[in-house]
Amino acid sequence: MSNPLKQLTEQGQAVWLDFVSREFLAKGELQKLIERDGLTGVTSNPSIFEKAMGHGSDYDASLEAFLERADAEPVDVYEHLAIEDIQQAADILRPVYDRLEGRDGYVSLEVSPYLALDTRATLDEARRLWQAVNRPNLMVKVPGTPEGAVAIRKLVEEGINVNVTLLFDRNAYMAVAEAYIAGLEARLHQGKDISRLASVASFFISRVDGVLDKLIDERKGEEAELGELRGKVAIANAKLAYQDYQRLIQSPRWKVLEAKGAHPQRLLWASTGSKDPAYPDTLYVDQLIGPDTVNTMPPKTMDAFRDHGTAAPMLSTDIEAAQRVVDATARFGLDLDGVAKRLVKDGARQFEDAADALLGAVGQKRLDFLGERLNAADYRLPQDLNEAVEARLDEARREGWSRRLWQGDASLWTGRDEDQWVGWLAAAQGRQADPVALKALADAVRKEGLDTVVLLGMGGSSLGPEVLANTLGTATGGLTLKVLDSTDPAQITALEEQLDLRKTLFLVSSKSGSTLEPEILRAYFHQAVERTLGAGEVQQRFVAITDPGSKLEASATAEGYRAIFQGDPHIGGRYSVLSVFGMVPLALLGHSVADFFQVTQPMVLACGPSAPPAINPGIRLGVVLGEAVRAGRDKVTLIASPGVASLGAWLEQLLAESTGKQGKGIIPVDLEPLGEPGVYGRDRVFVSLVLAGEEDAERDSRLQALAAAGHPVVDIRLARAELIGQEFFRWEVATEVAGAVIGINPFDQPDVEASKIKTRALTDGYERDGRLAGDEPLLEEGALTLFGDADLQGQDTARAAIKAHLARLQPGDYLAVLAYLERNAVHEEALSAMRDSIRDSKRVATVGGFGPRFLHSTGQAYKGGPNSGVFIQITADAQNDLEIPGRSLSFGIVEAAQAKGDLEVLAERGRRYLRVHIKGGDIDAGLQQIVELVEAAVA
Ligand SMILES: O=P(O)(O)OC[C@H]1O[C@](O)(CO)[C@@H](O)[C@@H]1O
Repeated sequence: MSNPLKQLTEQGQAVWLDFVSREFLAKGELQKLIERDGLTGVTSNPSIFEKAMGHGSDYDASLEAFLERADAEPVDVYEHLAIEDIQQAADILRPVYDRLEGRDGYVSLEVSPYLALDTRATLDEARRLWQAVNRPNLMVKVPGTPEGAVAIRKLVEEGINVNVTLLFDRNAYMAVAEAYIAGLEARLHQGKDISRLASVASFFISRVDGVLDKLIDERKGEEAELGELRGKVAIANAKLAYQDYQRLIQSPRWKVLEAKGAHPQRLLWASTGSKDPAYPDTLYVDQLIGPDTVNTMPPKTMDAFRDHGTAAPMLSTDIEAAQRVVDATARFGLDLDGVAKRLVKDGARQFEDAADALLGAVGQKRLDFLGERLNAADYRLPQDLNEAVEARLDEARREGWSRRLWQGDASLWTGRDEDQWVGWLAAAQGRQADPVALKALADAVRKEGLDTVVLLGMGGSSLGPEVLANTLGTATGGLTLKVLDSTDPAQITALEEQLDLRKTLFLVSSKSGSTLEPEILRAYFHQAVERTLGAGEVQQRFVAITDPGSKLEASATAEGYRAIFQGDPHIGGRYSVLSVFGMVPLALLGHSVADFFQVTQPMVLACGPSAPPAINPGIRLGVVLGEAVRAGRDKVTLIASPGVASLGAWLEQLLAESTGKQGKGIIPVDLEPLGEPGVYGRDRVFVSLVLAGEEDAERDSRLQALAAAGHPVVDIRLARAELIGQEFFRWEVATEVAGAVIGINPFDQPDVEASKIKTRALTDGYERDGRLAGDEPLLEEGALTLFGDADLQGQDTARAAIKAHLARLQPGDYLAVLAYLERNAVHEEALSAMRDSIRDSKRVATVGGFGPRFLHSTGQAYKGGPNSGVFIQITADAQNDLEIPGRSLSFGIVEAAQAKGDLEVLAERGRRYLRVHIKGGDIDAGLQQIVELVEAAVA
């Protein structure tokens, strides 16, 4: 006598296996089931693949072979492996399919569970999988949600076999049965063959009892009546669905299709392993046996049924009893419809969870495989922060942050216009800058003998290029890049003196094309070039990078600039480095833009939409930064090895301008020497950036001491300088995510504009009146004049005023020294000296910046972020001022107006400030005096 499984086939029920794995296929187990048990189909789902791929090493060789050919993000790796399995299973089942002429012999592969509520995306994905698997005996599995039903109709019309999954109630079943029939009718209408199409409607069984039994058990006092229903409802429900099916295939509508060779959409019993140990292990097989159905069983249930199942045709028996059971559920207030709805949701959730776990496991294997091709990041976090981070990462996983970030889903942030600002994601894939055009420009200027490029631009338009120049240097045959982002006359002169204008190219770089500094600097250098080379040569020496339609684009076009590169208006300035704003300079430095993108991609893919947050380097970092802010640790302190040190200035802008608003945000701390734990408050996160070969035992032991003292420490390591692009991308993602955690819009800079408006009013006033409106000083002392907020009024010596100012620093505050001076080594040294003495004595974070450079960077956070800044602004009388061609203004006046405008906004925002102005021209001496006063004040 044949075994019970084979007897099912004899009863007209197909036996399918709800399982697949590489090892199982390789060992010939599927073939064995076909031969021994008459098996005619296989189903898979994300949970099944998670069990197969998420553990052990069976897939490693294939995964590595795939990644050797081309790197890919987790979902593509998973899909490749799954498709290999599905194809193999389909090929094993092919003889069955041929023998049964398409009535059976199918293998199911499910569309991404994240799409269950998106018809369009489900359709695209199903079509893609159908083509990729490329086997006639594939069934694409689509959830039977209302959105899925629309897709199912269309897929059937297109000739794609569909396994409808996640059906728990008869209404949903009838909706998808209708979709199948309508799809066939549409196909027939187009004169296409419908005899080779198949579909199954997967009705989930045991899960219904799982929920109802629990509800029943909770109803105290009604055990007697309700107990009768335990373990009965799922089967009764299925039996009634089968009656629906019978009616359907008897209908005249179906008969028309049948006459044209259509196969009915069989009911498939899924979830047939019994979960309650009190029930027989074959319960959900025994009771559901009937012709033209399928039972897909997990291996355990299959083994059990083979061993002791009873193959009697039970499906059409006791229909009245089944109806009574279902009626009773209604009578007792057990809401079957509600349960079904909940189960659809839970089922989709379970598949999403499984897919997350699967993608996490596959993604982790990819990371391991990449080794040093991907920059590493390790985290040493105090326990409370670590717990908050892990909880947030799980929330981010459940809420699909990785996907939503790439979709530019504004609801991840404040729900305003954030969706308009995610062009940087495409740029990071090399889709914004054209490497060929950039190389052509670089080759041409080199041929002409130019050896230097001067970039005129602010903030995001200059900080990225500066990092590229400092980190990668000039390649053989490339140009030297110099950045000018200042209005300080001494700084402009110092640069000009280094230039041989006969060999210099100017890059005017401004997204908006209306930023004051590049505008007046280009006027200045137009004139300078014209003086040296003659009017006819100027245009050939100027290239513009700007967004389409900008004022700069118009004038560069009118003036006949050598080239104009257009940016993407959907990218904000600080996110623009991987677009033309960074890539034109990179090409001029003599580097291959194509190669740069190639080595950057591992990080882009690692942070891709399918990389779950826990293994997504950008999201993890962002969650750490965001949670740290929430825990009061808002000072992100950057400790970089020399080869990557210039990244700090770029990061300052990214972090501060993106997050510092609405009284919240991150205050980046760059260029502070690493101290002992005792000099830090509890407001820090330390980020160490180390380029391989620049390891430093002293730094490591200090960081170790900080970690041991409970400070969060992030260790980022680059194997090569060329991998700097990966950090651009990692930090861009991290900043967005930190913004989501903090609850701000990371794309705007509302408070920068305030300073600009004040400055404009001041320069307009100057052009009108010939002078800048003055302020009442606090006091004058030698070469120094001091100005301050109301609380400092009455201080009568410089020393007392500085002391009183610094005495206001409280734990959690930060001290900012903002100098509107030439940015040179001596001045940098002076700022550092002030910062060091204040940090060490007051145990507060310190930051420094040169104006107007910082205005387009950290300035946003100083004005709009938390009111924890204590500001020292340093200004000086301009020496050897420079006229701005075409304006009745000088650079010195602009710089003074910028300083004044900024101070006015700080005052308006209730910030604590002190301005020290150096008169008379000996800036170095004046600065030294301020350093000494500060040191004395904190001694
Ligand atoms: O490229 P643009 O439009 O000249 O802007 C320069 C910089 O100025 C800012 O807008 C701030 O003023 C930054 O966000 C930006 O990177």
